Amino acid sequence: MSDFDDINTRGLVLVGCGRMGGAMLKGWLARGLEPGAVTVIDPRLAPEWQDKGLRVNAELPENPAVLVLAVKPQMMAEALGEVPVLIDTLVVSVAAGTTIATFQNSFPTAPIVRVMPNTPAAIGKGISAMIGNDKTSAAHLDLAETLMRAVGRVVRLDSEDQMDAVTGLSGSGPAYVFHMIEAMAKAGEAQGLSADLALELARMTVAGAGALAIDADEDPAVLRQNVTSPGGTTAAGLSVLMDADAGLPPLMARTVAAATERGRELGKGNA
Ligand SMILES: NC(=O)C1=CN([C@@H]2O[C@H](COP(=O)(O)OP(=O)(O)OC[C@H]3O[C@@H](n4cnc5c(N)ncnc54)[C@H](OP(=O)(O)O)[C@@H]3O)[C@@H](O)[C@H]2O)C=CC1
Ligand SMILES: O=C(O)[C@@H]1CCC=N1
Repeated sequence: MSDFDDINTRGLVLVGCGRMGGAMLKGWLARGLEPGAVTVIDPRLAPEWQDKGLRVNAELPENPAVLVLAVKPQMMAEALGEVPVLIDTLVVSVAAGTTIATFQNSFPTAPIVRVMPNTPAAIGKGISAMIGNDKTSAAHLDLAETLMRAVGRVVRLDSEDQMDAVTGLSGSGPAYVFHMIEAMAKAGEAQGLSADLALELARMTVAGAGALAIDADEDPAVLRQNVTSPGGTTAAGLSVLMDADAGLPPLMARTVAAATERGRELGKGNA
């Protein structure tokens, strides 16, 4: 008995199997989704997916349990045009910006869950936020949560209005952290370390700090203080990083605001 029993019987359709769709599919297959139950619709599917026993660009099952939409928001209208009428299928979208109302135009009677995952889902360490429309029952939300829990943690939102900010924080957030690794490595090089050594130190520092932030009982602020000896090296570094005008807080605020605003624009159909 697996969490995926109903899906394995009725099928799951994944429209768009790129970076995010592929990351989720990897996690689902690792946790009991049967390849033969998955119909992948993607005109230019990456070669790594060709010999996995998936139904690739095949006719859709008549009444799949779930339809997952993972194409770019700009391609969504075209992708929706290719999906036939659904009978009793849960529609799950992971697209940034695209609102539930947009999907309701295509599927007026369907339960629809809008989800914002992130790419650490590929290794089961994603975080997804989700919210359903008024056609979603508790069972539909549980099904969507089961899918997303297979690739990481899940939070449920109170309002769809929160989704663009979620996208600007955790949907896009892995990119900010990867850039921080790049920036830390470059900064280490500037202090005389070799490129390889600096990258290894930066990568493991971010990975270790992230793991500690999850495992420890203390807040990140306390963990930060634990590193910071009075008059020591960290205090010297943080005096630059935590500067109220030119440090990370105002920069991160602008970063997340820009990403959030872009989500809102995508929701209005601005390419
Ligand atoms: N990447 C991320 O970190 C995250 C992405 N998302 C959301 O996930 C969605 C997908 O993003 P991402 O995976 O990065 O994008 P990708 O471009 O990597 O993947 C989208 C895939 O869909 C394919 N495609 C395009 N048109 C169609 C169509 N009509 N029918 C079926 N497949 C189609 C694309 O093919 P081709 O390349 O040939 O166009 C591509 O393989 C977006 O809506 C994004 O907002 C959400 C959270 C995080
Ligand atoms: O950049 C994007 O638009 C997508 C949504 C969140 C992460 N990637």
